[in-house]
Amino acid sequence: MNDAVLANIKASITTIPDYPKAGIMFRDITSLIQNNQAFNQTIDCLVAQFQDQGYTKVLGAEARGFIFGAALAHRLNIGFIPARKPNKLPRETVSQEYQLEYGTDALHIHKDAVSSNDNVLVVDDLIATGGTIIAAINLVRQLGATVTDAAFVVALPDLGGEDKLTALNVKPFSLISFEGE
Ligand SMILES: O=P(O)(O)OC[C@H]1O[C@H](OP(=O)(O)OP(=O)(O)O)[C@H](O)[C@@H]1O
Ligand SMILES: Nc1ncnc2[nH]cnc12
Repeated sequence: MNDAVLANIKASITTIPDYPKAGIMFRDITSLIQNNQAFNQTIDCLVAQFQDQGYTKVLGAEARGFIFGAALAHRLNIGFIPARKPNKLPRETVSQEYQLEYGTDALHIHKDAVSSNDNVLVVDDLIATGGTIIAAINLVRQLGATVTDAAFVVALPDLGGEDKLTALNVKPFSLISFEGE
């Protein structure tokens, strides 16, 4: 992965201080995805990292994880599982509550979304406290499937999420990070 490409991806993300609450530095990926060069580079980097590794499905966390997860699943030629917020999925689900940097929420997946034969790559735009992606990992593991790796565009290491993943035997990978800034 080329440093100039990663710098371009990072520069395409906008930072909004004090959104949605005082004290949060919000890292906004909408400016990345509206920039076709930066979006293509992001997906190309994720494909280079995760192709030919034996994954059978990609899971993306609602909502921003859908954008990167679905594009990556398409390029890896495997299925995509949307992990959705409550009351969105029409069939029987498993669910998991979690805490966010700025509140609480829950994620659901359909019970037939994965099985014990699946090796699932979990994807989100960003890891902060890790609450969202840990909920997604727990959902996949509840259904007997394997999770060894989690992919993000952005990491916020100051919030400790990556260390929590390592403790769960999941290896975090992120393209860029915002640390102490
Ligand atoms: O590591 P964490 O502390 O869990 O934070 C990261 C999560 O927070 C954001 O989602 P948000 O819940 O704001 O929802 P959205 O994707 O619907 O905007 C982001 O897209 C990640 O999913
Ligand atoms: N600081 C942040 N910026 C963007 N999305 C987030 N999700 C959790 N924390 C966030």
